[in-house]
Amino acid sequence: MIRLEHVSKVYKTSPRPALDNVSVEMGKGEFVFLIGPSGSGKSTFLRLLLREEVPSKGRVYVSNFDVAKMSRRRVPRLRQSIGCVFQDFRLLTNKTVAENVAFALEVIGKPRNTIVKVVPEVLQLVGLDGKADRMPHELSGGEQQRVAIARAFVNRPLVLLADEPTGNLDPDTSQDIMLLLERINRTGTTVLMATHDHSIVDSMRRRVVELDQGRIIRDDARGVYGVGR
Ligand SMILES: Nc1ncnc2c1ncn2[C@@H]1O[C@H](COP(=O)(O)OP(=O)(O)OP(=O)(O)O)[C@@H](O)[C@H]1O
Repeated sequence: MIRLEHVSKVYKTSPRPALDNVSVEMGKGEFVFLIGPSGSGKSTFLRLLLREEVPSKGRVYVSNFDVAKMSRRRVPRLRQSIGCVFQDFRLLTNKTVAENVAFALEVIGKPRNTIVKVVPEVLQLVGLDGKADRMPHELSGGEQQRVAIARAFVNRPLVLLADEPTGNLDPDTSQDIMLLLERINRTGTTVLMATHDHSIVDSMRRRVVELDQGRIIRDDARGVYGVGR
């Protein structure tokens, strides 16, 4: 589902490569934690998958997209097959919960009758039925992240990328969000989550890919965050 072959990324303004000859493969339906210290290349890895950056060397594949080589015209299609969740939720503050989720479908031209059917379904899936008409500022952080996950998932993406999704949440709320990401993963969606959250990585015992200075230094099938990190 995700494959990097000998990928290096050198930013113009930075002498050291952000990614240095990275090769890795993540299969359909896998749940993978991407860990590593600040500056190790996690965000660069995610940005390459979305074609927000192109590699300096190597190839990037997501599903059947040859991401680095594809024409600009096809990039929206790639991005439609990838859901994204961020630390800071990134909701539209002037839209209700339901409107935030619906908007993700409107921009890709889904018909109204589909939207009115699937938005309540996905809000129920994330445990927000009854809150459809709330504004984001009327929700807790955990609830706002649920809206963001609903929005990322409503189009049933093949891949869900989560960049530090529990970074602004307390431990109990973080656990709830992880249960939700697990549930989404069980539908067959590949989940790739960049995180610094030791306790979550240690409690989930999923695949752990660790970056350090742009290189993969560990890839464990049922890993932990690691001693002393
Ligand atoms: N747009 C950019 N221009 C120049 N250098 C960049 C750019 N983005 C990242 N870098 C550099 O590339 C390296 C990897 O950064 P990246 O953001 O991928 O790390 P990260 O692991 O996501 O860090 P964090 O955990 O702090 O988010 C760092 O040395 C960083 O300074």
